[in-house]
Amino acid sequence: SHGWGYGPGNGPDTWGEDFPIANGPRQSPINIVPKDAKYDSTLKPLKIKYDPSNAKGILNNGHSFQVDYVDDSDSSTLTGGPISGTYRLKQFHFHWGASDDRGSEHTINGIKFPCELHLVHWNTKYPSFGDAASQPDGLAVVGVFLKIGAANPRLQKVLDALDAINTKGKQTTFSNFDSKTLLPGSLDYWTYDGSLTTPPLLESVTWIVLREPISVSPAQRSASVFFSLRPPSQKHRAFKGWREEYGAPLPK
Ligand SMILES: COc1cccc(N2C=Cc3cc(S(N)(=O)=O)sc3S2(=O)=O)c1
Ligand SMILES: [Zn+2]
Repeated sequence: SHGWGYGPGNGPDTWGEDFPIANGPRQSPINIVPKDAKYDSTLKPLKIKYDPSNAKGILNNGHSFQVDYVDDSDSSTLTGGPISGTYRLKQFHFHWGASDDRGSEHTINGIKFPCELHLVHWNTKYPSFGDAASQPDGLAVVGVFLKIGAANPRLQKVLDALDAINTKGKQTTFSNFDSKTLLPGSLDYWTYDGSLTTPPLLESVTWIVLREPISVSPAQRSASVFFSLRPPSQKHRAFKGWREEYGAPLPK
């Protein structure tokens, strides 16, 4: 059967067929309405410590590109904020749209951003990421909105690596990258208990969505979209999901 994606035949409205949890009680993404958010004085500041040497590789998983981290020690961790205990950085990835007016998964007052960065962490009270991913307090994902503005030099290193992973399943080494440089100046956040935003949609995520966006230039945004629309090479069926996702015709 064709896999899930974002097209008319396999998009979010159809995911419930293969993943019934899609109709569960704590599904993400959600629309954030800042004026309805409740201030919680018991929440602590976020504490983020990332070791650039833990960056391992960059992978094209067919729905996004993700930078994977070595997570066999507590050298890249998230603590504080709404969570208790220590969560280790596993990977970060992006959600892009085909145009500047859409792409993010969470919205603020109904507004979509052109892109959203997700930094995925898992609770070290469980033996592994795979175990944590199925626990209600297993994962913590920091979401960062990207808005169109000045070029973001810290992002450029990630975008420059895309040419090397231009078909689904390709990966290449990606080392010595400080993902902390992708974060905005303020770590003010909204938080809620939710889920993975794509299949398997597991309801194991404590969402921590930063209020301050980071910037990306129009050229940088389209570089990533172009990456997603590149015609598949002969041997690979690439970007089926992406082509459908963006709905844009493939370049001639
Ligand atoms: C055993 O569970 C597993 C095993 C391997 C990968 C995954 N994942 C799938 C989707 C997914 C979606 C995420 S998002 N957009 O909410 O940040 S994070 C994430 S994942 O955890 O990498 C889950
Ligand atoms: Zn994501």
